[in-house]
Amino acid sequence: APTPLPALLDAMAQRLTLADQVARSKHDSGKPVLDEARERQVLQDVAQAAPAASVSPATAQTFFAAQMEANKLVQYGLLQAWRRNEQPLPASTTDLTALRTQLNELQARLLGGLAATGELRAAADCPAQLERALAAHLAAARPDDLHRLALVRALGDFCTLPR
Ligand SMILES: C=C(O[C@@H]1C=C(C(=O)O)C=C[C@H]1O)C(=O)O
Repeated sequence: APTPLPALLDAMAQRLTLADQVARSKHDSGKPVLDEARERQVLQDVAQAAPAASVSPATAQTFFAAQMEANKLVQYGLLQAWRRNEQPLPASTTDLTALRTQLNELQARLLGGLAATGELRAAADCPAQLERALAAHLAAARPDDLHRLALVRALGDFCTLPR
């Protein structure tokens, strides 16, 4: 069977790409990166959706908390680079509500990927399999250093996440 890791890594990376536009919207609005109420809402949503995807609510919450930490890492990094004029602002702006809809739309794919990797995570060679899949993802997607580090943060303690 093909490993479910590439699809999960792609969905995680896509979520982190949306962070660029979220950061741009916060740059323009002056809103803080951290929105605790929104994070609580995301965690409540994923806990509710998890059982239907065969993922335990606690595991879904741990995983999505890591996705949100990684998302903020990208936002803080970009806002700093823009303040220092080290990088140009992205051309287009999308409002935060529309971006949150796009983030929500990735939720099912992420939960599905989490469910599909349940067996793999429990395997003794999980770290080796993850390393191979991550190397292949990075070679194909070529993220910059900030997004690469954020993806590593988003994985967190992936192989020790219970089902
Ligand atoms: C992406 C946002 O920024 C932060 C990251 C979040 C996320 O990754 O879902 C949620 C809330 C914020 O703390 C946002 O405000 O929507």
